[in-house]
Amino acid sequence: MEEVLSSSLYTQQVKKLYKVGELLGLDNETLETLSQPERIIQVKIQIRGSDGKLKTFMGWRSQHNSALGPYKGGVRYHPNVTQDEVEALSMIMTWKNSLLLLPYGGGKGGIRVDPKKLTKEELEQLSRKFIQAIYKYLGSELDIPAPDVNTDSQTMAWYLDEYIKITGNVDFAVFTGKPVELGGIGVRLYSTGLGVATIAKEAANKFIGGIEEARVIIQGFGNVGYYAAKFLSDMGAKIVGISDSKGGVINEKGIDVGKAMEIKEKTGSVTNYPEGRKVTNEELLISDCNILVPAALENVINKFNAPKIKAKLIVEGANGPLTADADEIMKQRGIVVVPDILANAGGVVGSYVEWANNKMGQIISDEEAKKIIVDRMNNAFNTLYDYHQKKLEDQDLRTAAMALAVDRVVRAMKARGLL
Ligand SMILES: NC(=O)C1=CN([C@@H]2O[C@H](COP(=O)(O)OP(=O)(O)OC[C@H]3O[C@@H](n4cnc5c(N)ncnc54)[C@H](O)[C@@H]3O)[C@@H](O)[C@H]2O)C=CC1
Ligand SMILES: O=C(O)CCC(=O)C(=O)O
Repeated sequence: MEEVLSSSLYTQQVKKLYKVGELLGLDNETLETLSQPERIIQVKIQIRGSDGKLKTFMGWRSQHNSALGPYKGGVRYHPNVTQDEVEALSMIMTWKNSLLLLPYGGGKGGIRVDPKKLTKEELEQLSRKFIQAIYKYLGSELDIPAPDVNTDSQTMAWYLDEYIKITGNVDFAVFTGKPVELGGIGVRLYSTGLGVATIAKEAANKFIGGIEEARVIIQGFGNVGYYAAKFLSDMGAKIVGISDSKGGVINEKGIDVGKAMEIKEKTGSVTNYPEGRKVTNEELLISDCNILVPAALENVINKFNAPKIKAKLIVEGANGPLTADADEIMKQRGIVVVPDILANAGGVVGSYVEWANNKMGQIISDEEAKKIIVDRMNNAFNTLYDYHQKKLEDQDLRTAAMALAVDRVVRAMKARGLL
């Protein structure tokens, strides 16, 4: 296990990049450039706790690549955030935005903090201080943050208010995932989960005979996991396993997603769901199902548990849930993996709709926004599927998706004279 933990998300991503680079015939100079973020901002954030004591946290914003447009990507609050992780996540954003043909480069931010240990007032202070520290590097044409793990529309509202106070620039498009009263769109809240379900349905049709009655296990019951479960359930799939950081529950007869959320809200965990058997997250991942959706954190499927996975299709709700070794094992075992840069891209597509709406001063209906997201996800899936079939059938879907994405970034860099 130590090997997995020491093999960081960044190392995993660089491995995947070099594999694709070889297929595309990219030289070492290009690959080295693509491995490094263009800018990484590290800040010390200090807040006065409600107990009167000074509390210190480290935060980062990594701006990986801007060849295709302003940096775009979320900010996470988590006790395990590191510079390395944020750099890797910003690289993933570059490929994701490129694959979905969005006018964005890739960025990501994070603060090393356990938000469960802070009061709401402390979280607000922390969020405002983060913006005070990095505002010079943000802008609706420069870098556009959004929610990620443990951040939400309230976090974006604090960010926006602080940004406007400091700069005097009343530009609501600097952040996405905002409350609707502040230029947000209702759909952004669930757009990542909607995208995961949309892609799972397409992939299920192509690879495992359809989504109806497919038995699905979802790790993580936050923004991505909950909405993915809800939409998959609406599509006729049977959710047989769910989990959160405290553990999970398996019920072969099917889990009522709405009831599970009520229980999580009331008791703090889905493990208190009354019907079914309690499992650890490790057991959950290797339990029997047709589709597995890891929607929590990275590197959870690695060379130790990959040989035991029972699903025939894995749809990556989280960023980087499979290590490079796990990818190889899945390929050998004939298990299809739909990569994060496609599967969870509904979030950033939703953000794009919000940003464009703010930029144009328009009001889009939820129905229109939803249609744009679903259509773009379906188009991206079909483009990838055809490209995989025609050009890279002997490779996995991630390699094909990254090949499309990296190629677009390299062509943009060449056109701009950056390579
Ligand atoms: N929020 C968004 O729009 C997007 C999020 N993502 C990715 O999806 C993943 C989840 O993000 P969100 O749902 O936004 O976060 P969240 O903070 O809303 O939920 C995270 C969930 O994972 C659970 N969790 C945490 N540690 C765990 C562990 N060790 N084992 C099992 N479960 C654990 C939490 O209890 C919670 O249910 C992350 O990888 C994130 O980067 C990707 C695209 C967009
Ligand atoms: O909505 C966004 O800008 C980015 C969401 C995100 O962080 C992700 O796709 O991983």
